[in-house]
Amino acid sequence: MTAQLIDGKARAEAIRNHIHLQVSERLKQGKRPPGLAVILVGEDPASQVYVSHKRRDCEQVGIVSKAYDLPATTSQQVLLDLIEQLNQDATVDGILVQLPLPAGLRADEILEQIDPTKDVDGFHPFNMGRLAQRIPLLRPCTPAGIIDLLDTTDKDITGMHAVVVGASNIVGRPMGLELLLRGCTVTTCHRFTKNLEQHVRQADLLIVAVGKPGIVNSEWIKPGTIVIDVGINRTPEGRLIGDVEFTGAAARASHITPVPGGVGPMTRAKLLENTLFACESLHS
Ligand SMILES: Nc1nc2c(c(=O)[nH]1)N[C@@H](CN(C=O)c1ccc(C(=O)N[C@@H](CCC(=O)O)C(=O)O)cc1)CN2
Repeated sequence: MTAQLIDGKARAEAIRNHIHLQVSERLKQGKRPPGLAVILVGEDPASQVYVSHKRRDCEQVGIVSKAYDLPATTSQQVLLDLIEQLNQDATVDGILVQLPLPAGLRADEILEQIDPTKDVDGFHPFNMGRLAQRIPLLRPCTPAGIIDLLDTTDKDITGMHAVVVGASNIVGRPMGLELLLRGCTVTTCHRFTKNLEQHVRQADLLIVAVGKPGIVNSEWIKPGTIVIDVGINRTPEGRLIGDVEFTGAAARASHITPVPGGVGPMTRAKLLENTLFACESLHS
């Protein structure tokens, strides 16, 4: 391996320690703790793991986490009413609906019901629109975490050709907007992209967020490219792997994120940062 490893686990821990100090300072001043409501609908095993990690993170840093675990049969209206109740709750700074939602629920309408100042996932059209207009407020956590990780390297990404593979609302689209903000030339590849290899070969910075192991062949990666792997896939043996074949990519890249321990922990750290920001700057 020639690439430098970008250690998301270590950076996320540093962020959590910093947030813990900031929350302790608030409490010393007699202020209330930040509050995060986490809504989980159904019993998707991966979502259950992610939500339990988020709740544990909150506990570690002194954010009060309120759990709303609802059955998969929950109706659209019940969910909308719960969000409205949390919008009105002055002890709640952030509202998070774990995705994906069970079939039959309309995620767009549910996310739009969240008060934009409590939208700590940054998925509300208001927050996505602000990011698109270069005035970000609450930024989607995974792309914000990736920018943070890039800032820990010795590389200046201004002017780089960034190729984002995947155009989801959670990662690919806001990632493109974040990279534009940082002065990259951005190409977004998606399911209708005709020649993925040709685009990947041109990347100075490659971000892969599809959820399909091997979607990018490591031989396509130009020597010296920064590789950020957002994919989290479980092998039949139960091992976690990314979307990019790690050993081959690490032999070519200048910097690379591992899976696990790269982008995933940063998504959670940025959620805590957004919750503290909402509490301190949007609700005091
Ligand atoms: N409401 C949201 N739903 C979803 C989001 C999101 O940001 N908001 N993103 C993903 C899942 N996700 C957060 O919810 C997430 C996934 C993985 C990790 C993580 O820490 N991964 C670890 C490995 C964890 C494991 O052992 O399984 C790692 O990569 O090191 C954090 C957050 C979809 N839904």
